[in-house]
Amino acid sequence: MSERLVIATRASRLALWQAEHVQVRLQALYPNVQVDLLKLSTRGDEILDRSLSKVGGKGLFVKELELALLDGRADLAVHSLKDVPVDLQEPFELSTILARADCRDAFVSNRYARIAELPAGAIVGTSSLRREAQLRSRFPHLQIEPLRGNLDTRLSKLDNDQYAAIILAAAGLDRLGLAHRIKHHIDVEDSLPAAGQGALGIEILASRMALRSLLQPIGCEVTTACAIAERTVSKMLGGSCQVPLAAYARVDDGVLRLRGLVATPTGRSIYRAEACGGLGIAVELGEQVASELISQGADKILAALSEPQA
Ligand SMILES: NCc1[nH]cc(CCC(=O)O)c1CC(=O)O
Repeated sequence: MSERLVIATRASRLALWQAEHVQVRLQALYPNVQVDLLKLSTRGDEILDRSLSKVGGKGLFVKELELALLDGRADLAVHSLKDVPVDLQEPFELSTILARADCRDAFVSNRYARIAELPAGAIVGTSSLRREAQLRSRFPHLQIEPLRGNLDTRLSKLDNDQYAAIILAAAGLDRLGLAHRIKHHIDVEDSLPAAGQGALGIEILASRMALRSLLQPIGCEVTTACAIAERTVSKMLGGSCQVPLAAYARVDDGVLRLRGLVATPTGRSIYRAEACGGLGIAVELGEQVASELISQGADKILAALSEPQA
């Protein structure tokens, strides 16, 4: 076994928390291995002020870390699973998925206790088309405005009174000790989460078989099955953060229940599908949900969104 493992991570507060979490887990499991962090700044972090969907999407957060894996500066990269592209491929591999934390979206406001209390015209900040479409559909009287930046930046924009409320992933707030900012957790019926939301994923070079086995004990079988089902939906629908697409699975009494959703950004059309089955058929359940969404017309929504914009 190697004496030292290096974890590549983005330098944001959330990314560091996540990398340190994996560091602690590995250190506890392998006290004789030295586990270090390599902090990198990614293109995604440098251009947070512009709309990410216009500059190249989620891959931006991952690429810089992959370079470190390729040239041997790092052994593993820790990501928020939801930021890991579904088309990840050789020489890279998503080797390990850790147990999921809270997967819901959170309602954050200084003035309102519930999303249902917001008055007509209230400005709600989110840059996720998935959240925007679902909010517009459920609460058509609200005004949805873009909100970018890391978690601290987004909260300070709320505190500056630029928004009546903002919507963020609960897991990120929990990890940064900001759970007290959450006024309530939005029910998954009102805002179906993004594929992988709330889970951490570890990326390695696919050739590192010994490393994969070393990481295996910190993975979670149930979350892995859910994530595979969710990511299959995104993959089949060509998902990225440019499309209003949600996929959420949970396991109860050994049965995996997967729900998927595709919407127009206005929220006027929303297609939903779901499927249930054993953990061993996660891919098939994902394919089933994606096919059902396509047969309802989801592919037309997605094709219209991917046309070049003037
Ligand atoms: N989109 C960026 C991002 N990637 C992961 C999280 C939070 C943690 C998670 O969902 O695992 C966030 C913040 C957010 O969406 O509010």
